[in-house]
Amino acid sequence: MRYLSTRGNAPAQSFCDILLGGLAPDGGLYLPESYPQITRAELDAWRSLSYAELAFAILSKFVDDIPPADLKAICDKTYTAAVYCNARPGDDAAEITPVHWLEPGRLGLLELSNGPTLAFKDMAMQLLGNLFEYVLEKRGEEINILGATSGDTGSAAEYAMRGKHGVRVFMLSPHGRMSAFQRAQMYSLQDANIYNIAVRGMFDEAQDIVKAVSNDHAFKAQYKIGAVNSINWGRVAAQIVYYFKGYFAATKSNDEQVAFCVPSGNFGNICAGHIARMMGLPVAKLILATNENDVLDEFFRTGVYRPRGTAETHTTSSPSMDISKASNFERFVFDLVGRDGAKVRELWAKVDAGTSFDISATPFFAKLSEFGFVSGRNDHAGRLATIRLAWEKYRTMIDTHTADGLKVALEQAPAGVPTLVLETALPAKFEETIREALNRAPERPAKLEGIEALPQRVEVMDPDVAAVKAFIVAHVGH
Ligand SMILES: Cc1ncc(COP(=O)(O)O)c(C=O)c1O
Ligand SMILES: N[C@@H](CCOP(=O)(O)O)C(=O)O
Repeated sequence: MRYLSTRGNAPAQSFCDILLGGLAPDGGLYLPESYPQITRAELDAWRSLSYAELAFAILSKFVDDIPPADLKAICDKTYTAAVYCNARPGDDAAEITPVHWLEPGRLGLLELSNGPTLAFKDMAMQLLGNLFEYVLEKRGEEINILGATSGDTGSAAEYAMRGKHGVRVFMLSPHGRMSAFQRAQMYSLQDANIYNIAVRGMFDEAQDIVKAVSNDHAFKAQYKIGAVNSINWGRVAAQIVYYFKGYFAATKSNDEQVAFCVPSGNFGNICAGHIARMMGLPVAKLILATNENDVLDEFFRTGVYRPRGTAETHTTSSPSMDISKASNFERFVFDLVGRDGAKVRELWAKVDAGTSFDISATPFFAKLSEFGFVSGRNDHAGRLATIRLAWEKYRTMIDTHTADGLKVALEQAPAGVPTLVLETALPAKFEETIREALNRAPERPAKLEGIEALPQRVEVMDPDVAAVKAFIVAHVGH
């Protein structure tokens, strides 16, 4: 399997090369040259697989430069009930991503947040940590990961990479904008290979710095800069697996359809759902939910993509979705425009110049419906109301991001089709808002009790590419 850049101006590469490289050299994102098509016989055979077996079956379609026995060993080591151990009482932890039904057979939560950092990022990041370790050891190389987080990617990456040989993590986070728990999860890590940098700005500025550093090809090569954000194809590939697993859990036969509702910000999670659907998974609808930062909802309603600057980006109670420029959206648009790299370059010249594009008067807008997306948004009042509804009606405590998903799912779920809301974090990460909604604290795993009181280690700086490069140089040496 070879991988192409969405901007059409980079050489095709193999899986392991793009795993270490992240962003394509022309500034685009990598995608497989075509999506593998799943036969009905494969779908039937996959229904009874464990999570690790299913991950191996699906990833084998995308990875042909790791020997199958090694890839299988990596999947088996990653997807264990010991690692994903935070399922709700009564839900089957052995399933890794069990479905928690709110209305049996009709509306459920796909539990993706039972890993070590209590967010869906652990599903892919634990695999990435093991893949990095494997590939770096084979090649005798090292990697310096530069990432950006709005709250969850950072801790998931740091937990997955801490102590790993040949790996350093430099993680940029928006200063003062994450929950106290999220800050503590990252900044309390004292491992020598983990560096936290809080930038005075929003996630989008941190993400722009990651891209700017990656686009400095000489610096990237000299300092072996890699990516763990969902700009890295490995993240998206690993996220495809749980759409299949959720589908099998919600249906009895492969003649049925399922709708997925995905709380969205950087478009990485729902991009994996889009690819699962392109591979042939019977997906009735992909329901995209945003918070007050509703750039993506606006696009799916109007055809206008208008990324917003810091002044227009709200700090909300679903802070991990405080994103106004969605990296992975470029992957979807590449498919929407018929995989035409020149067209993507034309559209992203506008995005990169800080303006917008409008496809409403083009044939692409009509084509949008072929991809099965619908969308909606939520705000703080709606979030509190939905957390209360889930608690009072279903006796289920949900986090603020999942609440955005549930609110939109209740509005948009297609009739007669089971709908799964992707549970992207656990309520323990957002205690302040849970208390506001329910006047009670969420439970948290015993080993995360009192985490906010631990000593913290973080460097605060302005969102400045040169300053971040200087920090990396100072800590890596030559
Ligand atoms: C808890 C949570 N929900 C939803 C999202 C949005 O996911 P994506 O950025 O893949 O759209 C994020 C961050 O990415 C998150 O951390
Ligand atoms: N919501 C994320 C930010 C987006 O990160 P990505 O790695 O999924 O692109 C976060 O919580 O950090």
